[in-house]
Amino acid sequence: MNKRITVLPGDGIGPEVVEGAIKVLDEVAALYGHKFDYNYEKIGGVAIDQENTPLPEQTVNACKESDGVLLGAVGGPKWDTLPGDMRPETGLLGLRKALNLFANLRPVTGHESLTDSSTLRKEVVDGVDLMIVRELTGGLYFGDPKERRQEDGEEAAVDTLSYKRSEIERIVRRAFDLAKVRRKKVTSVDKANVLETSRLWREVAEEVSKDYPEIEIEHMLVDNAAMQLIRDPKQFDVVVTENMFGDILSDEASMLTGSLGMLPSASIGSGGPGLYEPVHGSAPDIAGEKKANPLATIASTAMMLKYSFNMVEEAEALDAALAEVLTQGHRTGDIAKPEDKVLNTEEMTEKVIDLLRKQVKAAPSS
Ligand SMILES: NC(=O)C1=CN([C@@H]2O[C@H](COP(=O)(O)OP(=O)(O)OC[C@H]3O[C@@H](n4cnc5c(N)ncnc54)[C@H](O)[C@@H]3O)[C@@H](O)[C@H]2O)C=CC1
Ligand SMILES: CC(C)CC(=O)C(=O)O
Ligand SMILES: [Mg+2]
Repeated sequence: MNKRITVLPGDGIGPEVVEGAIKVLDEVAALYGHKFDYNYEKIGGVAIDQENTPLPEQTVNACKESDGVLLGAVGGPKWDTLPGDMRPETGLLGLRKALNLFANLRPVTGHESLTDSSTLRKEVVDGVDLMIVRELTGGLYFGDPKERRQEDGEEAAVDTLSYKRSEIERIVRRAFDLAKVRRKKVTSVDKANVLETSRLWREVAEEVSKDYPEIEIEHMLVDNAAMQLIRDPKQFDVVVTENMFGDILSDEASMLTGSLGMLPSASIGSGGPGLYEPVHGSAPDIAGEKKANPLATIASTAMMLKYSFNMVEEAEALDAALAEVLTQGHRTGDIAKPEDKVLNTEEMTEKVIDLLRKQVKAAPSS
């Protein structure tokens, strides 16, 4: 199969982890006889520096014309003092909106050999397997007005949290559809004791749940959910929540796997190209040092193979190779114990490629 992939390396460790992911995709193409064409475009800080905008029109157009988009990360201290509409992060938000990517899937899958690198107890994290479904194109990050203004004679700032019924319904349906092929439980996370948007969210989630009688629904307030994720993460199957809550809870949940460098994501709309990116940011503290863990980005390409290209066998082989890398004890710094040999980004990528090759060659051809 031929597929066109728009590649947006972005800033900080973005280009480092994307480089690894592309090498892995090249290997998938070679092993399975596919052809992936890559079209590199700019987003974020690098686009601000070169094009004076965090999201050039050419980038949006290229993404729309492709079969899938792979992104590293955006942002960094260099651009932190720019006004809101000129910030790297605004470029990423704009791209998500332009592609109507309202559903952000963030799987949190523990690996047995990594339970030692979590700061949590082994019996708590062993076997963790949950899916955070985050609403991605509405809520506080997009509400209007978002501005500075004068209030009572002094400077004030306002962000707006607003959700339409249709926006809630479509994301909750996605969550229920996913739960159907998982363990048949949806936890809808909100702050309905305080927020009107959350009260609407809860009403709509209840209504949608009537179409899925085989799926259990529970509602949980976000502050409790943050605690329960650490106390007993195995109680969760699919967690559906609004944009900002999902952003925060997924960074928290990443520690169930040992590191933020382990968590992939898929952002999907209704039919157009999906956007695949690690959950982490541009990690300025380690950028340029080849220390970044590339596994989150590589796992994001496995999601691209599955969700955008319907290459299920390829995705499963890649996921199996990623698991085997960990089983064999290969570690970047973020998931290493003091006695482990620490691999750099490139070395870790090579381990994945090597084990992918072995995985595919050992499998009976179908
Ligand atoms: N999707 C995106 O592009 C995102 C961008 N950002 C931006 O990234 C910049 C830095 O934000 P931070 O709050 O520091 O969050 P961050 O996610 O970039 O880093 C948080 C911590 O996790 C570590 N880390 C992250 N990814 C890692 C990896 N692959 N391997 C090893 N360690 C890793 C970092 O070294 C750092 O200590 C900011 O400008 C922020 O706005 C933040 C989150 C998402
Ligand atoms: C726009 C991004 C910087 C927001 C974020 O942290 C994320 O999507 O995970
Ligand atoms: Mg985030």
